[in-house]
Amino acid sequence: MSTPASGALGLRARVDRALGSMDDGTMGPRRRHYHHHHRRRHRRDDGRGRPRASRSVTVNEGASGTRGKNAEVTRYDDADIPRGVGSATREDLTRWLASNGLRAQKMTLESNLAEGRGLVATEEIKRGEALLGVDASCLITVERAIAEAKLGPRHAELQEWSVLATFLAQQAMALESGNAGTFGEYIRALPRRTGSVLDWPEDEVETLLKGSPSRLAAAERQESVNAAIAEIRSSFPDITEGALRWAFDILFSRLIRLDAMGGELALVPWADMLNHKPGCAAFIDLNGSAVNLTTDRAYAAGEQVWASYGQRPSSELLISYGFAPEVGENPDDEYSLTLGVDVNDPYAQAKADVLRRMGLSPVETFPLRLNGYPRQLLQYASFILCNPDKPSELEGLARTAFTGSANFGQSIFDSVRGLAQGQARGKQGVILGGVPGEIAVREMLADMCAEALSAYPNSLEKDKGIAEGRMPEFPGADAWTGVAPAAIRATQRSVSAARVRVSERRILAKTDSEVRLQLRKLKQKSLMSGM
Ligand SMILES: C[S@@+](CC[C@H](N)C(=O)[O-])C[C@H]1O[C@@H](n2cnc3c(N)ncnc32)[C@H](O)[C@@H]1O
Repeated sequence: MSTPASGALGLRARVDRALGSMDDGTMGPRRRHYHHHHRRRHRRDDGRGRPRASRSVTVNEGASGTRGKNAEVTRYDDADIPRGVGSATREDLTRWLASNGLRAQKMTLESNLAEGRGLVATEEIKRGEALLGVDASCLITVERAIAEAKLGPRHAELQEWSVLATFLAQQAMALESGNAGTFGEYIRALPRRTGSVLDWPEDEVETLLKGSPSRLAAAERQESVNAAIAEIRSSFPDITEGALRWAFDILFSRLIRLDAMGGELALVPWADMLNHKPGCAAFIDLNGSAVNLTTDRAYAAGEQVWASYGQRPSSELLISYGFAPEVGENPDDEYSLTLGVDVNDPYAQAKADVLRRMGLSPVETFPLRLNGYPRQLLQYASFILCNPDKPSELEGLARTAFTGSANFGQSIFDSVRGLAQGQARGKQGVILGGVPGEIAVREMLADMCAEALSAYPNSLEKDKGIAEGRMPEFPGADAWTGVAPAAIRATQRSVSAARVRVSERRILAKTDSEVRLQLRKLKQKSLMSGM
């Protein structure tokens, strides 16, 4: 008989650094990737450019009290952003939208909101109403970008995101020479800055996100963008690094995944003025020949109309969009717990091979939420901890853990896919090793929660204090272009990051206490049955 090795001793969580997924940063419904990170290339799937060091800008103004005089305050300088960006007035944009067939709206664009610009109801709007009505001809899709930008055959080397970034950067640079192009007015109306992690000084990614799994996600995002920029510039050397960095920032904060178009990515003028509300269930999608938002609630005149950017935890909102909801406001908050086969396990290689054969990875990430965690996390943990007499038993054990049956006839794919997506409380899989196994995996989980909690440098009280701090709105800043004094941006980053840290720590503490309660019950049960 095989039982899991006791406790979590020696277990080391490792992280799959291979690929950060760009696909996570869109305004469409969230796509979850627990194991495979699929990167769609536009045409061919060949080698990628090497990451390149990003250019850091130093100015003589400390962005926060903790940093020195010459600290970086943003990742790139305003002079690096094409000059025409942000130069369109509200009237310019409105005129351009009308000339592109935007029908009369029940919403107006306002720019003095806490979220910057946003769409506000001008009359009563009912629940279930279809708003926006942006004609499909206004969408900037990959195909459209290729057609408009005349990128030539070299675009075939690029991934979809890079095609769009190249188009945006090229068009933004063309504004200066008066060659605006079809989307010139739209590009002139885009913000210069979004506050997303791509614009964060490197040291702040380290300090503000320390302890949080989002630190790695943020670093990966920056690295993947640096690599993409290097790759684009090897084909299009005239496009500046600053223009491309700005373009990626725009894509991460505004790109919409249109499910009705098979998940196609698009920039949708006007629709991209909607701000996100946690818990909102109104999505932007193509409906016939127009992009609509179907409201999930009624609005009175004067109220801001909200969309959902997908069910995203606050860490993801912070990384892609540069904001984090207040603690407790986001029902989709989660802590991404990463665990994997211990490299010191005598069967480490064999376990990794079995997992790979089943379509899983030797390192997996599972979501912990305030209301629980997937049972598949425990099933996976029981396999990585298992300690059979012979490695030949591992295959059967994995099948049992993930499908509930050691038989090869079992339909493995659905259950394994379910496991990797943290779905459906494991009807099929089992936790290996009976009650001792149930105890061992929970002990491991409790240890991991305690370890994760101790990784945050500040006391919880201190973090709560920062998270509850007043979020500076846009005093002295231009909400239209997103340009704010360095000190305001620094405070926004600091408060938002603290909100993420506190949200994650709440989830870890709740999981920890739940798991300890389960452990007490299980230990009692095993004591009773031993009597
Ligand atoms: C798709 S755009 C929405 C329009 C944007 N406010 C503008 O001025 O252009 C996404 C950006 O809006 C802001 N935003 C959206 N929802 C927000 C929220 N709930 N709180 C704060 N900022 C938000 C963030 O700056 C984000 O990067």
